[in-house]
Amino acid sequence: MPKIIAAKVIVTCPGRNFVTLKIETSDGVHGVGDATLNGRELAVASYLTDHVIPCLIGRDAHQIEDIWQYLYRGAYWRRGPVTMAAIAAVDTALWDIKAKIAGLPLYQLLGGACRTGVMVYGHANGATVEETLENAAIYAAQGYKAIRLQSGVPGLKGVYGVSKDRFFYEPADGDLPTESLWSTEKYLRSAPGLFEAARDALGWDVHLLHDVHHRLTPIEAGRLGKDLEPYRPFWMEDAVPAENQASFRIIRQHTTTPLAVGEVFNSIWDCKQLIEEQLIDYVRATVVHAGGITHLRRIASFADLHHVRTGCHGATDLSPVCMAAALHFDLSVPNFGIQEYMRHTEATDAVFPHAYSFADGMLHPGEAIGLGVDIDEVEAAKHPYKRAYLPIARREDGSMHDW
Ligand SMILES: O=C(O)C(=O)C[C@H](O)[C@H](O)CO
Ligand SMILES: [Mg+2]
Repeated sequence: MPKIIAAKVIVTCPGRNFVTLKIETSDGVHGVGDATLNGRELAVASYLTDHVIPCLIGRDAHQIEDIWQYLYRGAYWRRGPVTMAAIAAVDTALWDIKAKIAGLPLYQLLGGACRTGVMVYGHANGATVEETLENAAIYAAQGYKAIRLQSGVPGLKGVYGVSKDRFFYEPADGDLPTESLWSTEKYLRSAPGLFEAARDALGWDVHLLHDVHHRLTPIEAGRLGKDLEPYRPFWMEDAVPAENQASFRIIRQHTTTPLAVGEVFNSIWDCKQLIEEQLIDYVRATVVHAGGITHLRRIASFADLHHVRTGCHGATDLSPVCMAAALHFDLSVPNFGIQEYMRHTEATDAVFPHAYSFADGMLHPGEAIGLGVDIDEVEAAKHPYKRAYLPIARREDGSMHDW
């Protein structure tokens, strides 16, 4: 059996922080897993180094399910983003090792390809509607079949989703959290106009998506969903904070705009009611934050029974290791919907050489064995950790809001 003989955590910051677990086996094979939790990176690094790695040494690397259960049940303290990102990193690295030993790209071990490629959506954003649509036209010209639209809100500075750079989005921009201003009224007045202008400019052959980023109440979300209906969005994402799953019933009662939710979910228990009651259309849980490939497959199988499709989170704070894992999952899962894709910078790609590639609006994980991604430790060492926080948002009267 391939025994786990060593494991280490590598923290690197090629423009943004990434946490990577590397596991080595007695067969001379190694695997990698992403453990990045934006703004709280070192908590996961410590969880792995101080609490998980000592328990891994000597175990059979092939026993992926047993090791998952051992780390989940064995901790006694269940769930939460830190625990589940750590478990995800172990799980992903073990799948990488298993596939390398089998001599196959990972998707073959997950049942083989269900489709020729993975449809992705890119991010078009801008301070104004015009700027957003100019950027959207560039994505359309590059062959993207789906584009997320986020635009500045007149009267508000620095809203979520509007980047300083045209194509690279990095919200964790401060040594301490930066503060932005929020007004639901101003946002609800401006968002439908973006979609109306987008259909005029881009036509109807491209999917359009939008991320509300947890900033509305259910009834406000119902109103926005209704206002967007004439423009047929592919989805409205994270319309409200989803801790209270039953609140999605209110949104559903008011709109047929498809609903996506779940980038902050860690486990199947975060979306059980949402899926069972068919309150959503897409579940956005992803490999790194939801316990790895093993647990994400469980969520997807459950979702499939209830006509819910996948739409994995794929922002740049998820490393290329997570992106590769997501693509193997996406290619093999029957109820795949769409995959988010924000390109990483050249510096990040140099740290994480990878086999996945983009063509005609689709990504493909490639045919390299395992995940088809690795970490170049020499490159990684050139970029030491730099503390960075996600922003926070306050309403016009100074009270805290969701960012
Ligand atoms: O990509 C998205 O849909 C996001 O909402 C991005 C998140 O804000 C980001 O991953 C937070 O770290
Ligand atoms: Mg989102």
